[in-house]
Amino acid sequence: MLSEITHSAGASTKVFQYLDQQPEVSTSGCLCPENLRGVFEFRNVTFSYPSRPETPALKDVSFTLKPGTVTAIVGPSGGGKTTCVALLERFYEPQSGEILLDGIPLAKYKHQFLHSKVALVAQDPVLFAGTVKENIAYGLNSPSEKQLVEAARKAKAGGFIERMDKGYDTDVGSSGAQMGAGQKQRIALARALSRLPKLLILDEASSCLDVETEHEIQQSLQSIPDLCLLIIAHRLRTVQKADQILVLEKGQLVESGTHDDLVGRRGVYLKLLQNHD
Ligand SMILES: Nc1ncnc2c1ncn2[C@@H]1O[C@H](COP(=O)(O)OP(=O)(O)OP(=O)(O)O)[C@@H](O)[C@H]1O
Repeated sequence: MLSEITHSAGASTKVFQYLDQQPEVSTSGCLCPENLRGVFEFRNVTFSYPSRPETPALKDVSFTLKPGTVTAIVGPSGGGKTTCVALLERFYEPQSGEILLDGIPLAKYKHQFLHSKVALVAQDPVLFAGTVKENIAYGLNSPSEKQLVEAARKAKAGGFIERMDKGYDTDVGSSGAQMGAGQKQRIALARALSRLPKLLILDEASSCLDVETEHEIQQSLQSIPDLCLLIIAHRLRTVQKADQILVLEKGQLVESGTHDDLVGRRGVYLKLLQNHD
């Protein structure tokens, strides 16, 4: 009994320490513009994680993500791909350089506003116990049925959802246990799209899908007007048609261009391709 009390006291101290933590980034930004073009830019960004201040995870990285285009970030493990996402999501602030949205630093935008404009579909997305509809609508303020169905169709999830007996009211099970991995990914994609983001980041999001579905989803996403698509690619098959491919190695942007440009350069990208085969 005594040990349980001590254990609980220890746990509650941790909870309060957690609640007392100051966020690592400033959340005082207040911009919520009605019209956003949706141009994201890394300008000479250098960043080290707080636990490794001497080792930059990104060094002087610059690139632009334009609306209506597809960018893929590739590179060897530890190159800095995931770090770019963490900075775009404002989990951290760069030590030098800037990340801009329509020419204005991300920090100037209201946190919630920015989070509604930047959507991430992780490699192994999480579903919550509840219905398909609740999972797609998660975090939205009274979305319409039409909005959810449209997002599901764009994510190529409409077909399998509508074929299930209870359709959008189907229970996904605890952590989505009743759904296949590919179905979970498409529901997570629908959830991301239902927020009408300007930037959609796919962290290898199509890895559980067959080639045909993957292709259909890419086409569907590319048909969304002005959506900026960023693919964090651990495999290279899906990136060859991207408008630009950024190659990150040891935190530096060592090459960028189209697939053909980079193959012609016979550098890091070509080596990655050859090792991939
Ligand atoms: N939370 C963290 N704390 C400290 N260092 C980290 C953290 N996350 C990543 N790093 C380091 O930052 C560098 C870049 O890592 P990052 O995860 O961005 O690479 P990546 O290209 O996404 O790799 P992978 O393809 O393996 O996912 C690596 O040296 C990594 O060890």
